[in-house]
Amino acid sequence: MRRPKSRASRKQQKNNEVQEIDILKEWIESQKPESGSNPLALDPLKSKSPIGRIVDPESGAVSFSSYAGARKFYELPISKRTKNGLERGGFKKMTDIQVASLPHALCGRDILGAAKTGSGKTLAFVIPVLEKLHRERWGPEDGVGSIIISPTRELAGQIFDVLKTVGKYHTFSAGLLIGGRKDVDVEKERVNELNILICTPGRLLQHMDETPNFDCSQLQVLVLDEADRILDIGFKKTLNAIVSQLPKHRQTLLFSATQTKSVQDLARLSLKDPEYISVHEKAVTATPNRLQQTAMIVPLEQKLDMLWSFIKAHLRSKILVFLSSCKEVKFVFEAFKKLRPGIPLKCLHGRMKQEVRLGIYSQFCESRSVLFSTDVASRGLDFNKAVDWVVQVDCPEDVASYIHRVGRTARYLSGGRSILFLMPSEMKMLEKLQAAKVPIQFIKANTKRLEPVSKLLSALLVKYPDMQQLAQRAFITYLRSIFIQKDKEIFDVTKLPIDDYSASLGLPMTPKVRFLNQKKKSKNESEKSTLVESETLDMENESAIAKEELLVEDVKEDKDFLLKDTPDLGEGNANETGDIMSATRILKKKKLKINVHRPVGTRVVFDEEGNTQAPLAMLAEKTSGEIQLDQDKKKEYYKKMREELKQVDKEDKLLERQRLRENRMKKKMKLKKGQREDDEEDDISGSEGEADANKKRKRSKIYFHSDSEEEIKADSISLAEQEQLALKLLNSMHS
Ligand SMILES: Nc1ncnc2c1ncn2[C@@H]1O[C@H](COP(=O)(O)OP(=O)(O)OP(=O)(O)O)[C@@H](O)[C@H]1O
Repeated sequence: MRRPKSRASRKQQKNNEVQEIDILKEWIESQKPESGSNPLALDPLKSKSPIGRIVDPESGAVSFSSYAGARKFYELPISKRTKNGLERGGFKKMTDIQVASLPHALCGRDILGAAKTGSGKTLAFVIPVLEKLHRERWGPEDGVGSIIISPTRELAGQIFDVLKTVGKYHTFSAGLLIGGRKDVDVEKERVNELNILICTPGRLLQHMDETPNFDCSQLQVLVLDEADRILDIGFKKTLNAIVSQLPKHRQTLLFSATQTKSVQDLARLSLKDPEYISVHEKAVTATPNRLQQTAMIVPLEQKLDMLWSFIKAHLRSKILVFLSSCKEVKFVFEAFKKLRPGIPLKCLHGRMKQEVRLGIYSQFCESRSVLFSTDVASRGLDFNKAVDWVVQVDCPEDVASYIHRVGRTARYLSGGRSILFLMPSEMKMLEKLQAAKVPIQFIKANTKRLEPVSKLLSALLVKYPDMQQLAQRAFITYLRSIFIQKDKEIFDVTKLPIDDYSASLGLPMTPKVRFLNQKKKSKNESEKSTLVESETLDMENESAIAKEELLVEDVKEDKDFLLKDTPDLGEGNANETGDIMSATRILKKKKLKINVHRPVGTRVVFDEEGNTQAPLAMLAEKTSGEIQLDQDKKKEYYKKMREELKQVDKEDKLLERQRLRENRMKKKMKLKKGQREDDEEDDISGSEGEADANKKRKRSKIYFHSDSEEEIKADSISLAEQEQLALKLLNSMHS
């Protein structure tokens, strides 16, 4: 058992620490690397040269060792606590990105760091975070000192683990704030006591919005891991809202394997003269050297056969398989599981519960198995024991996405292999990869060793009716994922052999897909007319909406795309119900789309060519490529709009009043005419008493509506009064 430290020894420790911090500050300041320099290009320190504070024994002069050329962690101006943590994690020598970025980051500069996957970027930001707070002597009462944002929960969890290892001997409190966990209320109670937050963007914003007294005003360091992903359109609004609540005076560190240099993005984050550190910019390849990459042509209808054969041929490997949608992952996982390939199977996608996701992730880290996944596992994840194979069954959306997917293997010093299935229509992707310095070898598939699974799948679908639905959904969502891709050079849904594809999933009939039919229809029409351009615009619009939906809902309502005659393979008269249901879904979808396009109260402005524009776009001025909006012009525009609206409102009200008056007059005239006839009738037939009763009955049905919508019963006023009222109304109409 460790003996509790005495007060004196605690005091001594504190003094030592204060002394250490003073030395570190002096060291950092005196040996700052030149801004814009690349420490990787400097010669390493000589092996026996003194490190840190050096006192000349003769003159007593004090100097410090240069840390810009450091190759080992102990040569850096970092605290003993961090050094101990690094040692505990087994980290001694720095990787290239660490050598290049740590000297700049330690002296407080903003960093824009790019390095290949698996090259150690996590430590490149975790160390500066710990050191900054240590030097500032950050304590529990100081609140949030650093925020590290990651695009996925699993990655956030992984960063948290690294922080726990390296920061083990520090006293900071750190918290993992990720969505999907139920304990948000517990988090709310504790979040204000945390010094380092590791979070996903959504959960951070939730705390900013909902947690009382949540305070980031003292923030020292902001980190964006997988920065290009966090800065892209999917997180744009969330990130902007987060950044607007952070102090501008802070250090910002951005890291990714595929980095952004977009000035607009950097402006959003208010980076101050960032250091651009791209250690592998001049490298011959964009991917790790130990990664062997291959691609081969696999027609859509053979993809599952090929995947099945591949798995059967690699039963002793750890394989990560990428598919494009949750529903595909679900179907392939469930179907292959039932077919028992002889290796454990797992699946991971964004629609799984958080606890399950984390469980699967750690199981896959530990054991030999096949993990079917969407792109949720494509970035940043460092599976403990090396992944042997990354198989991309569905083509990635772009080169960056490819690089991140294959980056799950061949990490740090280990090797790895990857294979990409490309359909004949996707061959352009190969060119793009080669142009982006991805050394990918094209191989021919050995079809002799292909083990077809389609027949097995058909039998499976008959045996398990639930699987039919899964297969249909997988079918629809795959087509939809192709449909919404931006790069139409590679992804062309019309070129897909959809009947063969449907059969390859074991489906007895091809489900009809609304968006495909629409596209065909509009194509035919466009052939007749020359309105090709407007059709393309429509398609882009559709695809943008579909993508938005896919991002938000993760293909939640694929059923909406099933047409009325979707084959229903269930029992009994389910077909009939299915028909009705899908019809209502189509209607619902149409309605929803109106809302998706145009939230209530938005105004659509068209330019001279009839294209829609943002309402203020016409006011903007374009100077040297940047769009600028004059604030005065904007105010004036809004004022004018308000006045216009008021005027239109007035006119509308006037018109409505007139319409009501006219209606009333018509009714009155009718009434008058009716009464005259009544009187005549009365004169001709019946007794006096009967005539009176009749009059009363008829009159009691009549209601007048005043402008103020009050109701006046007709039989409460006399005929003479009614006539007088009618006259008055007539006069007022003409006046
Ligand atoms: N200096 C080091 N010495 C030894 N191992 C290291 C060092 N730095 C990082 N590693 C190990 O290398 C692996 C990859 O590191 P990390 O996850 O930080 O890579 P990354 O560059 O962030 O990858 P990605 O781009 O995929 O997110 C991890 O297992 C990590 O523990």
